[in-house]
Amino acid sequence: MDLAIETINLTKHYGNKVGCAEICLRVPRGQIFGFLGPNGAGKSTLVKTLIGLLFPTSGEARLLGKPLGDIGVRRKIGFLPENFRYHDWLTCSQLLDFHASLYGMSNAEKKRRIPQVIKQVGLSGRESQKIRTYSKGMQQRAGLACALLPDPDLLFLDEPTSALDPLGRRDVRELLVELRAGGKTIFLNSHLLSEVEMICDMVAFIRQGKVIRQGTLDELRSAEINVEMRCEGLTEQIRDALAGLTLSMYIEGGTVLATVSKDEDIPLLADAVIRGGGRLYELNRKRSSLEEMFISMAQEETNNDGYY
Ligand SMILES: Nc1ncnc2c1ncn2[C@@H]1O[C@H](COP(=O)(O)OP(=O)(O)OP(=O)(O)O)[C@@H](O)[C@H]1O
Repeated sequence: MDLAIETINLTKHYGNKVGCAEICLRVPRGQIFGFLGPNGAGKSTLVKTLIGLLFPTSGEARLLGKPLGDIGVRRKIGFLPENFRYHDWLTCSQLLDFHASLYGMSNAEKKRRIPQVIKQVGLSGRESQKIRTYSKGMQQRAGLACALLPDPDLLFLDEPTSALDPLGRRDVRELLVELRAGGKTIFLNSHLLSEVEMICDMVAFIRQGKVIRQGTLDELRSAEINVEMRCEGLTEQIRDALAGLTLSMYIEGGTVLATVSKDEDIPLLADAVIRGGGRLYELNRKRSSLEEMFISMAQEETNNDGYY
């Protein structure tokens, strides 16, 4: 498989604190890859390590087939940081000119490319305004234009739509889908799971610095089945039996929300309630949304409140 990103046990420690640990990812070219995880899970650390802002503590990685740090590859990478802040005394055109110089573009290239990216991000007509007069959303669009300048084969976007309104988000989604159609690979960090669900081909979940799942959305969805049961008389013994059958479970009043890995487990749940002397009024099998998967993975093994 032609991979845009491959990491083997990639690890970054900050002193004795873990940023990300033993990350093994395979991102095929031409895909939109969603990298998901709770706050502080290690998403930005991994991206910064891949693009060369941080040095790995151990492990290996290849971008576009070359080891980290390859100058030729760096020219083909675009990056939108999460906490974007640009020189606000410059106009958008001046900002792009500055970034184009950093990419080593000739004047002729700049003249061709700058108007193109301004148009791509929807800032045509506003490019002569100073960044300080831009709304947050417009600043984010300007940041995206900077990332697109080198016509990158691989684009790292850290929360690219966090400052945008729903229309702006739709614009960016359409742009990303267009870029994918042109063969580009997009590595997307985002908390906006419905958005990720709409455009990503594959996703990986990271928690406490480690990747705990990765695959296509369908693979991940079929790996987890959500079951909702309405019951009465849930004794301690029934709860323990259910916990032993499920990947995760939440009980509130008489409602049990359980996640199991295969269809064959569903009748076992019903059986556990009935054999334990409880009453089962309703049982529904539900397809997991990405949001549900995210919550269940973030909660796994935490054993808080009603969670098992
Ligand atoms: N410069 C740093 N020095 C020390 N620890 C850091 C540094 N940057 C990040 N960390 C720690 O590394 C871990 C991963 O942080 P990181 O910023 O990569 O998470 P994240 O998944 O991007 O979070 P968020 O969704 O909040 O942006 C956290 O425990 C964080 O406190």
